[in-house]
Amino acid sequence: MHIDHIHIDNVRKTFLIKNHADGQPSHSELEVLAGIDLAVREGEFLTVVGPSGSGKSVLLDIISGLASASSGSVRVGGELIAKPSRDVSYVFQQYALFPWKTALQNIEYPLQIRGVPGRERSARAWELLELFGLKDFAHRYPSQLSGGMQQRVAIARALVPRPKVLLMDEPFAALDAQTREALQIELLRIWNALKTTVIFITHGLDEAVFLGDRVAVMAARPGRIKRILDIDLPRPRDADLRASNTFNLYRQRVWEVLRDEVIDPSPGQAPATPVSSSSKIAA
Ligand SMILES: Nc1ncnc2c1ncn2[C@@H]1O[C@H](COP(=O)(O)OP(=O)(O)OP(=O)(O)O)[C@@H](O)[C@H]1O
Repeated sequence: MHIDHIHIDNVRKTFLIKNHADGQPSHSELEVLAGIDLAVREGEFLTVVGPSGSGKSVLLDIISGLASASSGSVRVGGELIAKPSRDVSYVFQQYALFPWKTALQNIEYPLQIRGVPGRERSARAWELLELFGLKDFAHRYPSQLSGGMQQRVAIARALVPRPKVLLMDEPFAALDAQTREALQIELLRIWNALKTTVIFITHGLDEAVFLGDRVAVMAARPGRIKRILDIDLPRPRDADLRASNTFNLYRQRVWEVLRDEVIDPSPGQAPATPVSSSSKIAA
């Protein structure tokens, strides 16, 4: 039996926007999320795709507790999320490593601020360096590491506090295609070892299908979940899978749900961003 680990109940988000037209300050409301209901199972890998501006990052910010919902609730393991939680880690597109700290020191940092004693800190950081194949790079600074290695360090740093949930916002978008594919396989291996619940935002349909147990497709702004597709592909998944007919069929299905949101928003609904932004979707 599956247990719901993350429970998102009717989450709405509206931003108040300050305008200064004709020198007259005024306010308008921007509805970004129009009622998100979503349940993520314990240990599940959920990927999220959606047009630019559909509120994917805002949703992740709310799940992490970094931002608050205008209404609705998020629960992780039954606990209401109202502020950043130790159980939830976040990885961004930009690696956001401390440039003055080595890989090892960067990974140790979340444990340091939690007051974990030095020896345990170091042992846990080395465990992750090993898991990510980074042992030989432990004493390098971020500027001495490739983009792929920096992102491995950033993921290791997010995992070192042993979070129950890992949120990832386009973490591989800045990497070249080969590095991205290698990191996808590595991430699956590590996820399988750690059994963390993952929500992973991406613009890549290949990436969404390759990684996910399910793919959630968001509708254009105001964002809502348009459809959730089960990806019933065997695990462990390897590079050969991408060439299979079943893989391409799933990818096509996701694209069919997403296509209308990216190319032809429903009447009366302005495109979330100029049409050129649809090029961000790697169909
Ligand atoms: N702090 C804020 N104040 C006002 N508007 C905001 C704020 N944060 C986000 N927005 C708006 O909310 C909308 C959704 O933004 P968000 O970054 O979540 O989209 P996204 O789906 O992640 O887009 P992309 O795929 O391009 O990263 C955008 O129109 C954005 O301008």
